[in-house]
This record gives sequence, structure tokens and C-alpha cells, in this order.
Amino acid sequence: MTDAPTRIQVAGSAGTAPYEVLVGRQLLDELPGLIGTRAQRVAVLHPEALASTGEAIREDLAAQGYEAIAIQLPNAEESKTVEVAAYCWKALGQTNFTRTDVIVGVGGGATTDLAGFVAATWLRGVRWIAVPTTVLGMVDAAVGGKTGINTAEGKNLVGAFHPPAGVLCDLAALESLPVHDYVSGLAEIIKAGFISDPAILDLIEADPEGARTPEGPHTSELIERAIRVKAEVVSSDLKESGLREILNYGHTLAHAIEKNERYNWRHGAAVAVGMVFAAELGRIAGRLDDVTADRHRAILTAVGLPVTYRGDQWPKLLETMKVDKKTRGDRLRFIVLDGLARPTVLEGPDPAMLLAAHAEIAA
Ligand SMILES: NC(=O)c1ccc[n+]([C@@H]2O[C@H](COP(=O)([O-])OP(=O)(O)OC[C@H]3O[C@@H](n4cnc5c(N)ncnc54)[C@H](O)[C@@H]3O)[C@@H](O)[C@H]2O)c1
Ligand SMILES: O=C(O)C(=O)C[C@@H](O)[C@H](O)[C@H](O)COP(=O)(O)O
Ligand SMILES: [Zn+2]
Repeated sequence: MTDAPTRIQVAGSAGTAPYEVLVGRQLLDELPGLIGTRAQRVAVLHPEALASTGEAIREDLAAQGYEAIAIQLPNAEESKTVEVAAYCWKALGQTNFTRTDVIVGVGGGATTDLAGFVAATWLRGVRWIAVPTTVLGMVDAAVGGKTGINTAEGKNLVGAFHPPAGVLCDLAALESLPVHDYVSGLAEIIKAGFISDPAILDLIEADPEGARTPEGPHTSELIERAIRVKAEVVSSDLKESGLREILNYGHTLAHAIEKNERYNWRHGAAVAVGMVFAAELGRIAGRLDDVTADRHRAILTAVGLPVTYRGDQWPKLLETMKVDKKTRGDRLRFIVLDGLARPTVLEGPDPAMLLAAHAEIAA
């Protein structure tokens, strides 16, 4: 017998409906209940790497009477393009997909970002369900309704806030995840530790090797703690008018690194470097104590995440950071820590401060 899943509530915000994030095993039985009885057609969007999973879900839904189609997407960041979105819009149009029909996104964060974006834009918004299959997708990307794609100018520059009707985190999916993708997800878990829940950091520091595998002793606790941090924040500020910005800790530099690497770096790896940069910025600004700043480099290194980046790229990174969504006019804004679990905004830091923080991560 399988244990009952953990259910984490996300409150409705900005006029949207509440929903649940389920964490456990064998959760696909929950899918028809979330799809509901009004839907006739269901589109299952999945990456190439999960072709057999996507097809199995499609077959299961077809057996339950839905007209189910599968739409295969490229793996990883290659799926977050307007061309791939247009390919999905065409498939939906050709199957007469209506406003009562439902999209299911099965995959990592790139897949759920794209699937959610297609759901947000098709007929100006249809219901969608997220089935995240990576650590990062479970603890962060699938929760909170930020959907989107990249453009030539940068990461996630086009998108919509469109929360899912439910999120199913089946821990069994993590067994096939390559280790570097598993570890990439730890960056967002560690982020949740630094901005809100330091018990996460204690658990990982006590057994960093165990944290690197789905068989580790604290896997479900780490995943659930990080989801709770995210759920609490997005429950009160879906549209990022204030508090939600704390979830962007480390991301100002991370997104610039990802673009500079033509998205060949995993998001979590870039976030790891970005958090060390943000910690140094906080320290240089006189806000963060040395112990907490140094803790960033230590814990990220212990789980095998990078903490440095090519030093010769700074002018390009600085230019890309100007289109970060937190920037207002010409003023760059960074999330920094005033102390452990005390995130705040640093507005328009002096360029010399940025350069000094950069020197600490430059390889
Ligand atoms: N919307 C949000 O709030 C939010 C939050 C955090 C991150 N993100 C986005 O999420 C993306 C990163 O997500 P990610 O780290 O999950 O990477 P990903 O979606 O690129 O997945 C990594 C790789 O693993 C494959 N894969 C997925 N599940 C698998 C499984 N169970 N077994 C084997 N292979 C599997 C994918 O096909 C891909 O090749 C970025 O685009 C990032 O910007 C969004
Ligand atoms: O949910 C949020 O808000 C976040 O900032 C979470 C981040 O981990 C995530 O990478 C998000 O996609 C970044 O959003 P963006 O608005 O900076 O593109
Ligand atoms: Zn992120």
C-alpha cells in the first residue's frame, strides 16, 4: 500500500483559485479528478526524454474517455521558445481544443514553464495541471504560476502569471533523473533555506552526499520544506508586487550567466553562482555577516554545485542584468540578505560594489 501523499495548499491570490501541491508516489490516479468532467480533450506536453511517460499518461487518459493527444517538446531550455509555443498552438488548433479542455505539463521546469505559457495564451487561458519530474520542477517551477519563454534578449522575458489547477510531485520520477539535474534542483532548495527556512541548510550540511540522491534520508522532507516556502510566498503575492521578489535570490546574475552560456548551463548551477554573488554583495553592502556569507560557498560546494564563473565576462553579464525584471528604469535591484532568512532588496548598488562582489566569484 502507498502512503497518503502530503498536501500543501496554495491560496488563491489576485483573483485566482486555490490549488494543492501533492507530494508522494503513484499520484497519477489524481489526474482525472483535477482534469474534471467538463473537459473533452486533454493535451499532454512532455519533453523528448520522457516520451514513454508522456505516451503512458496519454493512453491512460484515453482509456478513461478523454480525447487525449501527446505533444512532444525538445528537452530542457530548447523548449522555451516562441517557435515551440507556436507548434503547440497549432496542434491545439488542429484538434479543436476549446476553453473547457485541459493541458497537462509533464517534465522539468522548462516543460512546465512552456506548458503553462501555452495554457495561459491559448484562447486567453485554459486550465492546466503540472506534473513536475525534476527536483527543481517540484520545489519551484511548477508551483506559483509563473509561466514563460525566453527571447534573444534574455531569460523568461515573455510570460504570464497563470497558476495550475494542481501540482502532482511523484517522487518515483526522480529515479531516472541524471545526477547533475538532481543536484541542480538542490540550488533552489538551498535558496529556500537561505531566504526562509534554515532547517533545510542544517539537513543538507549534516549529509551533503545523501542530499544528492533520491534515496537520501531526507529527500521528501527537503522537497516538502522548499515547496512550503514557495507556497507561502506565492499565496500572498502571486504577481510579484513585493514579497515574491525574495524567490529571485541569486537570479539576477544567474539569468545573465544562463544567457551568456546559451542555456547550456542548468538553471540551478547558475543560481548557485548567483547566490554566492548576492551573498558577497550583501556582505560588501554591510548587511550580511561573514558566517552566513561563507556558508553559501560551503554548502553549495558540498553538494557539487559551482560557485565561480569566468571572470572575463563581466561587461556582458552587467549588460544582460539591465533587462532583469526587478530592474526599474536604470536602477538594478538585487535580493540580498540582512541576515539568515532575512531577505531584502538592495536598490541601485554602486558599480564598485558590484565589481567587488564579482571579484569574489570570478574564476
Ligand atoms: N516558473 C517558475 O517559477 C520557475 C522556477 C524555477 C525554475 N524555472 C525554470 O525551470 C527550468 C529548469 O528546470 P529543470 O531544472 O527542471 O530543467 P529541465 O526542465 O530543463 O529538465 C532537465 C532535463 O531533464 C530531463 N528530464 C526531466 N525529467 C526527467 C526525469 N524524471 N528523468 C530523466 N530526465 C528528465 C528534461 O527533458 C531535460 O533534458 C528553467 O527554465 C528555469 O527558468 C521556473
Ligand atoms: O517564482 C518566482 O517568483 C521565482 O523567482 C522563482 C525562481 O526560482 C524562478 O527561476 C523564476 O522563473 C524566475 O522568475 P523571473 O521572473 O526572474 O524570470
Ligand atoms: Zn529559479
